[in-house]
Amino acid sequence: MLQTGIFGGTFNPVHNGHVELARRLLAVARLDEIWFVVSPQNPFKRALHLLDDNMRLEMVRLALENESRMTACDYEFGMPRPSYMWHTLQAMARDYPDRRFTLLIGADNWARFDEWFAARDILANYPVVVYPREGTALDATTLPAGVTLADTGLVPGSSTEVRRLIAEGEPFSHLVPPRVAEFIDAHGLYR
Ligand SMILES: Nc1ncnc2c1ncn2[C@@H]1O[C@H](COP(=O)(O)OP(=O)(O)OP(=O)(O)O)[C@@H](O)[C@H]1O
Ligand SMILES: O=C(O)c1ccc[n+]([C@@H]2O[C@H](COP(=O)([O-])O)[C@@H](O)[C@H]2O)c1
Repeated sequence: MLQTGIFGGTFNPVHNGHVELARRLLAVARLDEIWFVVSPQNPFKRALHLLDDNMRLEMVRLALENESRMTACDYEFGMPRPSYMWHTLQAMARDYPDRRFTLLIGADNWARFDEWFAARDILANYPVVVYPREGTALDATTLPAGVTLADTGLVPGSSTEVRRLIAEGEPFSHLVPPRVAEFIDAHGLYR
């Protein structure tokens, strides 16, 4: 069985922090691969200001070009919206019986996990790995059974910061992979 980590995100846009985290998670969570599942719409976020799905996916593809164990995944593009992770995991488990899926969640998302659709079913059926994020406190002693804390350390970066710098005309290319910076410039995104 291949151990596959599901790294779901809006990726608007993908940044260096995402890739660095995935590198560390591959090592500490003992995964064979990580799929970056681009979410057409996070149930908690408003669709407003959200860049086109295919452009966000393309940037993830570009960001992962040299990462042999990471894949850009458009699985949720063909599913009803908003994208509920429970439905995604169940459908993937059916479609890929040779893989065992582990859900990877940042501390900021974990803080509201009890509001996720079918949160208890997710916990009962899939291993969950939570990783720390700057600005969100995480108490490892309160994690339920089946949920582990990955010791990735804190990794800087946020898509909000990337979008803000671009909108203000400030340099941003140090925060994203080079091919992603080229794509953003070529298409005039986030200005
Ligand atoms: N620097 C980081 N450290 C830890 N986790 C991160 C970091 N950046 C993103 N994540 C996590 O990656 C997942 C996908 O991230 P997402 O695409 O929402 O990026 P983001 O930087 O949080 O975006 P935004 O600033 O637009 O909210 C989320 O679970 C988020 O917690
Ligand atoms: O399934 C849910 O109810 C649910 C609620 C909030 C967030 N999510 C997922 O969490 C992942 C992280 O989202 P984001 O926007 O913080 O990158 C992404 O895959 C979302 O679809 C899922």
